[in-house]
Amino acid sequence: MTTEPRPDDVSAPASEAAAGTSPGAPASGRFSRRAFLGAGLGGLAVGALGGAGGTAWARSDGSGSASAAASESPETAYAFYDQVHQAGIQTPQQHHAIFVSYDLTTTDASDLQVLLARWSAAISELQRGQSLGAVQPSHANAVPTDTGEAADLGPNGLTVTIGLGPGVFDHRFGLAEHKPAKFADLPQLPSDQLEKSLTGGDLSLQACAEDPQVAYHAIRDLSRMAQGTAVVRWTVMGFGRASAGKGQTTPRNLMGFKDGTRNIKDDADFQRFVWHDGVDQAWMKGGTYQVARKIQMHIENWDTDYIGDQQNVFGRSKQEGAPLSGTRELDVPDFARKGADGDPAIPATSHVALAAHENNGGLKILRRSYNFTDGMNADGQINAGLLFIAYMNDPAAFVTLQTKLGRVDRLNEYIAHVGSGVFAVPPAPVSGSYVGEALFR
Ligand SMILES: C=CC1=C(C)c2cc3[nH]c(cc4nc(cc5[nH]c(cc1n2)c(C)c5CCC(=O)O)C(CCC(=O)O)=C4C)c(C)c3C=C
Ligand SMILES: [Fe+2]
Repeated sequence: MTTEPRPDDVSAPASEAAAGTSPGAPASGRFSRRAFLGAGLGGLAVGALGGAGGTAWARSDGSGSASAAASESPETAYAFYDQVHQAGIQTPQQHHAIFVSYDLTTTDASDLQVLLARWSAAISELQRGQSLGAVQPSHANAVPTDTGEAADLGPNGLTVTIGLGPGVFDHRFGLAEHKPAKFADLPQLPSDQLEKSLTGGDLSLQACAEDPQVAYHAIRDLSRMAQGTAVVRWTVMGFGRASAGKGQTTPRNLMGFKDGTRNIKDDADFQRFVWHDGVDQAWMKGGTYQVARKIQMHIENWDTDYIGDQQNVFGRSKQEGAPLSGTRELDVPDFARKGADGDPAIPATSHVALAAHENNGGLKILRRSYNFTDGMNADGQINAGLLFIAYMNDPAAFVTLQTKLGRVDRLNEYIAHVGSGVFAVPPAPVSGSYVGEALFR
């Protein structure tokens, strides 16, 4: 059986995609998304949301095979239901992102089900470029259900990816038997300078889009839906993708280096390192784990470092992005090659020497990171860095790499990991279901 993402059905009318197929009664443990989206919008008729005359669907298959230009069109839309994997992982990386971690304020499993069902229904609409109900209600005294700021913008390749934190499987919801054996809060790792207010969370939303206002609108309206069930714990607004996917040019991080050159790009690597096989927990088949880290950069210090040292920190040249053992960006690093001084051309404590799969028993992770800035801090220093987001089928992959990097990476002089979260990302739901529905059966 293939676990490839299936292409969006470009011929499916929007109204069909919007229609729920299962009964709305919670008795069977299944909730129809029609019922929950309707409930979430104050009983508004859902038919009004999914008119066939809505945004045209651009062809985009989420596999990374769409050309960069095609995936950056404002009309690009990614399907939510009936895909193998949630969008926003293998999807060609968009230019903007907002990452949010939430704490659940309920201890009732059915509240969690309702939230996941309402989020699923809403995300399906948002990814199609639809508003979540009326932007301008017909009654003057009615409160608009959609906040409206993305009404004319188109889908812009929006993807919203839902993750479940380890807390979902604690005593509160009776889901402990569904907890994957490999899933737990990340341990304290070397060099961690984590702030409690930027760490952990029961749920995560990663919204990515080509237009930042589209991503912002999605998070704003999905957070409104969570009122009474979950509250925001920490959030990072990312800009300027700092990783590359298949067919994408390599962007630069805020240290000015090309980032993402040797990222996972091929389907075979996605199968081997990213997608969960469901052997341990069947509900995770086609899912993955998400690790999010807010990494502060000491930019003023970095900006005074001389170029030879900057290049030795990463083990790559700044302009071309070539490994220091070669001349071109795509040259395969030769970690055995010696420089004129007899030392390794790529220093052993450089970032790439420590992180490369050749030096980690073949281990790879998918990086899907963004730059971020929070302006200046109280001392007038630049408050910026990397919203590091990675996907893998075993969180131990991140722990292994970061244990090594945290100990001796030359980059540590210029960065601090201040935020952290790990989340299980279920596969995409089928029509009439919702993300994580299999957990509650
Ligand atoms: C634990 C995993 C990693 C963290 C945390 C991390 C932080 C981090 N990385 C950069 C910049 C670059 N990283 C590059 C390569 C690279 N990084 C990781 C892992 C983590 N990075 C891996 C697995 C790799 C690939 C190594 C290889 O196979 O060669 C690069 C080089 C270009 C590239 O291949 O992407 C840069 C540049 C920053 C700035 C940062 C924290 C702020
Ligand atoms: Fe890195």
